[in-house]
Amino acid sequence: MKYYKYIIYKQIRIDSHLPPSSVSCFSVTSPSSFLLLPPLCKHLSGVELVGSMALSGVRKDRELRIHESLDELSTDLADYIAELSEASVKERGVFAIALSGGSLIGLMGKLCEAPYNKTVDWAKWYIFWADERVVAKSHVDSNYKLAKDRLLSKVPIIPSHVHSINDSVSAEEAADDYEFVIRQLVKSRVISVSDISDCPKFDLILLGMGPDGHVASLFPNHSVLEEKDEWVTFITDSPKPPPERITFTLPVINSASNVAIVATGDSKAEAAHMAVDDMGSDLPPVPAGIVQPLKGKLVWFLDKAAASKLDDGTQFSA
Ligand SMILES: O=C1O[C@H](COP(=O)(O)O)[C@@H](O)[C@H](O)[C@H]1O
Repeated sequence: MKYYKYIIYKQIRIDSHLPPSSVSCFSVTSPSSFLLLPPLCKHLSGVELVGSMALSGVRKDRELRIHESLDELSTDLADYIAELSEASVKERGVFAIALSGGSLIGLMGKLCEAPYNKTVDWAKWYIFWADERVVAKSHVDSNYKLAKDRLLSKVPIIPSHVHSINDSVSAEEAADDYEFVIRQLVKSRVISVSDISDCPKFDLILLGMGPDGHVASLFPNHSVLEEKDEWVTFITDSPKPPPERITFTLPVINSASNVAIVATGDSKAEAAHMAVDDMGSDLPPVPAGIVQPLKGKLVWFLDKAAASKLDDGTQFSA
């Protein structure tokens, strides 16, 4: 059975005694059931439906969140990360999060603002990178530098919890070193271990997506997609500069408890379509389309431009 879930963002007025950030979720088993929402809302005290919506949907085993504006997307992304952080700290005492580079970091900017800067338990965060360019940490291409300048320096994260790569060795050594660091932190349970693979189980891996559908530094038609033995591997021929990079492998990404792919803008629309929609067996999926956590949850954060080529894209639009 196909399963649809519609989440109503900001279109429900909540009585003032409830937190203003309250979001109500309704799950239905077909899009037509969505029509039942207005009468349903009449019977919910303090809730009034104030517009047409269907801004978000779950198809198959992933959730799509499509937003009208980058501002809305950023707020939803910050809420999502803050909620996962809270749940993980409650359950495990820590939050092991892996970042990517690129436009994702700017879209996470709301985390540095109220209320998140005060409410998130930053001291419990352990930061990793799903991919990194093998350049000096002070280099403009460094994913670490980007995150440090735009995010990490603005919130009270404990410096020893920030695990960036060794930038003074070759790409191959940097990948080996990074995997070693992760293995130590799996041993000490800062990072969980998957019960179905021998991989680490990050609480959250945040991925951007390039216009070619690459995620982390897993590029289309590259042999790096086949790597099954290593947790962290390297490439020296990235089609997008700089050429030398380290990256989590697909088994590690797919072992995470939660994975989010964040893509915005027209240039990502074709790749989003290829990754999200069923393209038939004759077309190789783009790397983003191979991201499918084995037991974890995958959420796509898209703006309308990036979602514009999805089959049934209108189904998810306001
Ligand atoms: O090179 C990279 O590109 C992707 C996508 O970046 P974006 O600016 O198009 O969002 C990024 O996710 C990855 O971490 C980075 O190394």
